[in-house]
Amino acid sequence: MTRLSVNINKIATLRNSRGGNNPDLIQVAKDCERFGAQGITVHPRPDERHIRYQDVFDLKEIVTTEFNIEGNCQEQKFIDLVLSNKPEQVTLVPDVLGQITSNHGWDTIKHKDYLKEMISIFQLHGIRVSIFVDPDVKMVEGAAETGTDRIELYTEGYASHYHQNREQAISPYIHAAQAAQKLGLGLNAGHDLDLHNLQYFAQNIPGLQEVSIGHALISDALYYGLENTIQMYLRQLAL
Ligand SMILES: CC(=O)[C@@H](O)[C@H](O)COP(=O)(O)O
Ligand SMILES: NCC(=O)COP(=O)(O)O
Repeated sequence: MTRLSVNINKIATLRNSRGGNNPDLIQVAKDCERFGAQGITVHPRPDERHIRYQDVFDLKEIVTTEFNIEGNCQEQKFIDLVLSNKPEQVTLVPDVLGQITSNHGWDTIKHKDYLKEMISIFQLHGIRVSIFVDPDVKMVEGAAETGTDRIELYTEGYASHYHQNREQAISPYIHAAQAAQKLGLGLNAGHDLDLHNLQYFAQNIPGLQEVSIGHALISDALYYGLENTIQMYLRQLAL
């Protein structure tokens, strides 16, 4: 079964646009879980343009499913935030400062020693580690050498080519997932997954344990409501 973790960054974006507490991020996280989400994902960025560091502390108090914190471990503030909150999972993403959104995975060969060191810090504190990688078998093989528990496949390439040719779009992801399985790595995926492309992805990727979805899901909720939307995404994963 593939689990759905709802990324609530965009709720924080909306809240921050007026400086108050509407929508209430904490209530939304509780409601996502009540409506069936099997995890809550946040990706705090150094400029705190959506998730603030304090949000992570507040969420840690109330999340009862899997709490997944994504971000860049090159920031000491991020490492401290994760170690103070001890989520079930940390996902390491190689963002650069000022990036609009995540747009690439780790070069697991070039950064092997650095990743090994970072991963062991989090694992020593009992936190499962996932690292964000492009669907490239070489990068998956490199990931296996870092000691990470899981990888998260960066799915933007799949999502953007899905409507042109879905067989072709998914092909590198199948190879990457097969390599991960062979090497004993757990498998997550995310970025730009939506109601159109999710089912085909989940049905064709072997060993897919979790997807984290934010932008499209929160956008769909404007039309369908949050409860219906989460149920719709869960159905795509169950079909
Ligand atoms: C790693 C990943 O793909 C997501 O966490 C994505 O980066 C969401 O971040 P933003 O909401 O800042 O775009
Ligand atoms: N890890 C991916 C994620 O959390 C959400 O990405 P998106 O659905 O906002 O593109």
